[in-house]
Amino acid sequence: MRVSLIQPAVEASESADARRRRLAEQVRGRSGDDLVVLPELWAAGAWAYDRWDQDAEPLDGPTAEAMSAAARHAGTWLHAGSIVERDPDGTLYNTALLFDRSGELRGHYRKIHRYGFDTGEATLMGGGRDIVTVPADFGVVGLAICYDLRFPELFRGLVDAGAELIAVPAAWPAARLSHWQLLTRTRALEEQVFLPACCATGEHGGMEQGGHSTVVDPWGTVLAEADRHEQVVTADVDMADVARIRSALPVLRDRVLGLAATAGH
Ligand SMILES: NC(=O)CCC(=O)C(=O)O
Repeated sequence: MRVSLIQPAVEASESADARRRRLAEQVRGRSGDDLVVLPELWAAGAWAYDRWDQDAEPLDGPTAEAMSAAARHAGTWLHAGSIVERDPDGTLYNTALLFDRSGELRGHYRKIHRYGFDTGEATLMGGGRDIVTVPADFGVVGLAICYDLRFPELFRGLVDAGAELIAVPAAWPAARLSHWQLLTRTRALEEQVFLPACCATGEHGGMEQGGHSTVVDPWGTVLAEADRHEQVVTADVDMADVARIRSALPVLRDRVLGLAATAGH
């Protein structure tokens, strides 16, 4: 199957509407792909805290509408990155959306680990509580977002729920590019999953985003990696590699659970 990551520049000079039109057009051109992934909060801007309230939308808002139509047009599964979702009770969430080839929304995931250390996302948004996997026609997709990469227990939970591919939209800062490259490879290797991770590039809200969107295989090998510029990166992946590698190197089988901690003396 073919996976593509669309890595756009997300900058304050472009409105959410204009970016939505631009990315919808790009997705419409991706016929032949089986899965397309977009970055985190690309419409509003992941670091544009001052715009989140005005650009917040319901699950079936303008981003979902445009992305559903684009997925249907291209005939591809589309991980539409994430939106600033406004729940009917008024709470904002950083919510990932996964559409199937017919444009039907098949899963959504509210980011569990909010970035900001008591500022920004951590105070402006609510946190999700649910681990989400979606059966696709090529395998089981697990959902996680950006800062979640630093929390291995979420990824293990996704694997326990059946995930064979974990898609990660992000707006990772350029200043911590080495963490991005290390964590994407580590999560793919330890969970023995394909891990397409799509990051934005460009600068807004005083943050330079790192690009370097990547597709990593269950052996920890980088199959494709972008540089810092706007681009689409594509990788051909064989989903049967997941079972092959899990059987050849059975670390998931060899886990020892329920260990007790003993204090030394
Ligand atoms: N948008 C994010 O989740 C940023 C995460 C980040 O900057 C980091 O983990 O470092």
